[in-house]
Amino acid sequence: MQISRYSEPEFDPYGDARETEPRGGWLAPTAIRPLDAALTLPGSKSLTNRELVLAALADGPSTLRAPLFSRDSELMIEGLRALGTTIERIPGRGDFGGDLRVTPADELTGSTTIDCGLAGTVMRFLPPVAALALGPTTFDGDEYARKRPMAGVVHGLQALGVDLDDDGRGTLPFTVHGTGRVGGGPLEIDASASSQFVSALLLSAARFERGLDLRHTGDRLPSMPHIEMTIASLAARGVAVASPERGRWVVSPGPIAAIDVDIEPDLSNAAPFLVAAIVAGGSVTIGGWPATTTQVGAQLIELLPRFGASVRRDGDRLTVQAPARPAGGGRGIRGVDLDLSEAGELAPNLVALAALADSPSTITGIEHIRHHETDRIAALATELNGLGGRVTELPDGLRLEPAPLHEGAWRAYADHRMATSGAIIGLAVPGVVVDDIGSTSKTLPQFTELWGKLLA
Ligand SMILES: O=C(O)C1=C[C@@H](OP(=O)(O)O)[C@@H](O)[C@H](O)C1
Ligand SMILES: C=C(OP(=O)(O)O)C(=O)O
Repeated sequence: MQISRYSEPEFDPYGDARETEPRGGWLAPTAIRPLDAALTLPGSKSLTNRELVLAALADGPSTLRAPLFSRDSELMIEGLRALGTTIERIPGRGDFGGDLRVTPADELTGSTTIDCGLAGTVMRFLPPVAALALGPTTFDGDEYARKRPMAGVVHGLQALGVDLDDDGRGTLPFTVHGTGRVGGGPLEIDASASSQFVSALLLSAARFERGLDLRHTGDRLPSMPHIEMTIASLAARGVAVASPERGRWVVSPGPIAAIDVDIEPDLSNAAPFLVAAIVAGGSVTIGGWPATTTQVGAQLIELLPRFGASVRRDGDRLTVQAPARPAGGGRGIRGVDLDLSEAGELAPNLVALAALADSPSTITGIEHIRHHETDRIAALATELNGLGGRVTELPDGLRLEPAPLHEGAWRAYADHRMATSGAIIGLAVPGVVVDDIGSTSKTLPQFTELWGKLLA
């Protein structure tokens, strides 16, 4: 399977958006004047897909207000439906497709297959749910999804006594032979490849007979804010997660409350738009910015000033203003020395920004992003160097020296954040052609439309 499109407003991840992909790729528009744009963005992928899972496991119906409608959320919806959950799209106040009403099944049922696409949240969060369903559930996804690490979930469930048949590979495809119950109890996993292993087990843990006492055994744990987001989403539904020490989480068995939730806009998807202001000059405002949030995208408020930008909050509006252009030439973008271990999701867009800086940058702490939608460290180095960049791969990051970039092809590797990074470079460098801009439908099907508004 290799399908990376989601056609809005159709509710079908296999839509025919491929035909709308410009032949030969998408010519990234170059900014010809400073920006002055205000945008609002669709819902957060991470929040939408957590709330869908929790709503399906809850003790009554829940409404998700203004959720994300994209390939990743559609795959999650279809997966939960396959297990017996009723999910209806209903009118809502959001601008991006309405709300979702989720009614849990009386009893989750397997005897089905689930397509995970390339969605980490689907391939990691749903196997524990399938273990709670009666009957076998086979999981598979895009070709590259079979390369993404799954060991924490696969071996974790097996250690809990779940019959999971993975032919010993520990990756997709595999079958969970659900019996309708999971014993739970103490469990050790190594989550150094992905925080999603921890989130996956915590999301279902309250439904395990003995709950879960989960311990991470690896020497590092990436994307900690995403684990905090899981804990906060559970807390809002009455499930307490105790953390008696770093790298250990304890969940008691009990009900998951049905609640109605507002899904915040996706702050990680705000990154390319905010970065655009710094590259093109001028300012970009994102509306609906939450006052408090567990999203890692909130770190942009501290990260972007490191590059020389200024950031202003005015109620729920967040504005990024470009640095002044130096009289002697250059963009005024400062190189950075950043550890992005908490915010690996933001790395591709920030690396693109660093590639346009006037001084060198080192971005580290992101070995785990080699296991995202593609090996993002290798992909960024290859694509930037293909345009004349001076980028060196490090085991856990990238070193970038300033270099004039030239026109050329930019491969997205079916990775939405590689595609948006190509768009960022194209703002400054005429003639950058992104081969698969449709990959942005993974989390933001409206990307090209919003990018057009940004530059209008
Ligand atoms: O739980 C989540 O919603 C996510 C966790 C992170 O995964 P990793 O820990 O694998 O980086 C993040 O990068 C991903 O985009 C979304
Ligand atoms: C790593 C990402 O996605 P996934 O949820 O598929 O892991 C991402 O969106 O940057």
